[in-house]
Amino acid sequence: MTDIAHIGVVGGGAWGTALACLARRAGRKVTLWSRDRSVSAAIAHDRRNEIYLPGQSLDAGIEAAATLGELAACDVILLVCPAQAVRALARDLPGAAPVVICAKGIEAATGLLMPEVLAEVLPGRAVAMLSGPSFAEEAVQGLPTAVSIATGDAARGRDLAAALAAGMFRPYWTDDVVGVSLGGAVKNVLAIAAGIVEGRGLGHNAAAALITRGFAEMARLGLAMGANLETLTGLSGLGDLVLTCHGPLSRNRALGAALGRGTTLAHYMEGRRQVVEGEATAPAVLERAAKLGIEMPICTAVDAILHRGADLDEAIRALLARPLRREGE
Ligand SMILES: NC(=O)C1=CN([C@@H]2O[C@H](COP(=O)(O)OP(=O)(O)OC[C@H]3O[C@@H](n4cnc5c(N)ncnc54)[C@H](O)[C@@H]3O)[C@@H](O)[C@H]2O)C=CC1
Ligand SMILES: O=C(CO)COP(=O)(O)O
Repeated sequence: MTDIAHIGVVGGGAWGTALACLARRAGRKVTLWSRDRSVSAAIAHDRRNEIYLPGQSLDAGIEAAATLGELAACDVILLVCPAQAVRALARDLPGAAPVVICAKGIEAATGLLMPEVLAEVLPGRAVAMLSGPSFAEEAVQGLPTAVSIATGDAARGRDLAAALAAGMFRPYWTDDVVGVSLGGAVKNVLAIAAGIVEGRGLGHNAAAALITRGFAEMARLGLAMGANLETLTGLSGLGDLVLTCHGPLSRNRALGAALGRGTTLAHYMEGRRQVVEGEATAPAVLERAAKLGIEMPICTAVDAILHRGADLDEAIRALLARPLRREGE
């Protein structure tokens, strides 16, 4: 039995709202903080989040916190904000409860994985990573969803899984923190590429090749960073890659599809409130890979298209013109 009775959720976006609902279904007391107080108030009082989860009715009993300080008594805090906001928010987290990071990305300014950022900001604090194939819209509707929770302490991982599991939501636990953190970050960059394949009308063969060769890039970097292959082929790696590259609900894939149809990045992002993690993470992945001498041609092409003005068709031609090689080399 878990002694995690009270869960704090930091972030009132799509995933924070969905996780708050899932935690309620698991029987926990839930307090949610959002930087936009009208969002947390609507979640708590109207059981709606029309900005981030339009049209969904939410679970009863989620309490809204006006300040982060109100989460001080929580047994666990779920940190569910964009990856680039994790450092600033972590600095203000109250109490000493374990922090479960639910953001998928790499910090652009430092190249650090999310748990590495937490270790800098809150040294000594217990940290876990939650990641996996989990569109918020489906999870909140009660459709079957499985994720990974990674923490160095297996007993804590089991307790966290037990505290969140309910009905259709099934967390697994692992001690491979690097693998779970990296898979979720890299898949967002690859999902942009998958969107480009769709938006450009490159076909199903190309989409399958993209996922397969994209996974090879994720695995090369992950193994060099010390991740386990079974994590990279698991829910948070290959599982989430397949979901995000195919799923029409993906915001990363939607950005890629728009680029593929000729929209510019600036035009696409104008006025958009929802996060598209792969955009900031693409250069950070490459920086990390370069330090380890790892080649990531698809991620490199995505970064060049996003941030270096590369011509999309030229980037696709260059990928296909790379020297032929033995598969698995
Ligand atoms: N939406 C989904 O289906 C899933 C999302 N995730 C991950 O969860 C993280 C959060 O994603 P979503 O909730 O979907 O994003 P979202 O775009 O729906 O909402 C982002 C939330 O973060 C807040 N926010 C943005 N910048 C902030 C800042 N500087 N300080 C404080 N709060 C800030 C926004 O106000 C909003 O409440 C991302 O890393 C995403 O990759 C993970 C699994 C599923
Ligand atoms: O991470 C996700 C599903 O697992 C959500 O993907 P997007 O951020 O691309 O919408």
